[in-house]
Amino acid sequence: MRFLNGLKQNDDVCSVALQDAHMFLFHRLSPLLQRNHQGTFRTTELRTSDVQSLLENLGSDRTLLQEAVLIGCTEQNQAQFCLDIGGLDQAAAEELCGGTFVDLRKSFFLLSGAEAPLVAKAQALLRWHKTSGFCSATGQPTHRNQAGSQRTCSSSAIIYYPKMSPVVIVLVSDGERCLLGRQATFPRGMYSALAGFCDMGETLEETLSREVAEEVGLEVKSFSFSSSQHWPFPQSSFMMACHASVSPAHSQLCVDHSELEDARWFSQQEVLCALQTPPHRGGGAAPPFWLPPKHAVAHRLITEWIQNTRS
Ligand SMILES: NC(=O)C1=CN([C@@H]2O[C@H](COP(=O)(O)OP(=O)(O)OC[C@H]3O[C@@H](n4cnc5c(N)ncnc54)[C@H](OP(=O)(O)O)[C@@H]3O)[C@@H](O)[C@H]2O)C=CC1
Ligand SMILES: [Mg+2]
Repeated sequence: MRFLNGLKQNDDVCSVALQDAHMFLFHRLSPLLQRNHQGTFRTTELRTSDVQSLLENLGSDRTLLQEAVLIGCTEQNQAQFCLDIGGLDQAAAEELCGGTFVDLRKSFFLLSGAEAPLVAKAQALLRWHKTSGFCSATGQPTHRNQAGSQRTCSSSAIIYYPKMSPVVIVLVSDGERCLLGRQATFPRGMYSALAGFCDMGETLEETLSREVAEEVGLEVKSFSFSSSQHWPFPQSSFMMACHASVSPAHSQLCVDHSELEDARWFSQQEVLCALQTPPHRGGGAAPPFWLPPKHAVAHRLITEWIQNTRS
């Protein structure tokens, strides 16, 4: 942690680290993945020298490397950076690297372990740089530090940091059943926990109670915190995941159809069955009811609920 913080605070130290770093390449915000012999996907392991050769082969000069953004470090304190080469030829880059640039949403669910959150973090930072080139107070250009952890207005010296929107996601239960809903934009058949952005000035518990009341017309009696997650879609959100309970005597739903296409109570048996249904990846008929995949914190809430109600 201290090593990483040192790189963020000292441009010279960060420049040295960039000379021999692990690099994650993106093309227009899609990460470069490779399929291995078992048919599973991994990020493509590149070093700074590989990227330098790639840039030369693609007719770009090495200064593009200065746009790399620090995303972490390995256990051996080797810095990890990401770089978007969206201005260069995608097909030529794929051929030279032996990989494919895959849309983030698809990548997120193809990758396993620690790779999915790292790629999501990288894309979120690259996206933030892409959209933060000017100061919103003065209209003047902003300039990044070497690590890419902040941008400073060239005229007013206002410092900007990468931003996320806080979101509360909540799995409501009446003791026997859990409440799942779907927005019209969700893939067909997918139901998830209720979620909503925090309004300015709200506490976590105020957002939770308001969202449940607004979306399904229920009054939350109690809640407990479960876990949190950075969620890159469609923009960076900080998801705070909670369980909540409502009184079984007051579990009649009044769904706000401007927010949710549908919301329903589901039994343990229905949820268990859906947990065993693999996530639908498009193509063919979608199953009538399925749940968000493992990387989503909603999935964690649902599996925790099953464990808690069965124990
Ligand atoms: N990781 C997971 O397991 C899951 C993640 N999610 C994520 O949770 C997030 C929030 O859920 P959702 O139900 O859509 O939220 P809300 O119920 O708050 O509804 C979204 C609406 O809120 C308004 N809004 C207020 N503040 C913001 C903001 N900062 N950014 C964008 N819109 C804002 C917008 O309305 P208007 O444009 O009318 O102002 C938007 O259409 C989504 O990004 C979704 O991807 C959801 C479920 C599962
Ligand atoms: Mg919502």
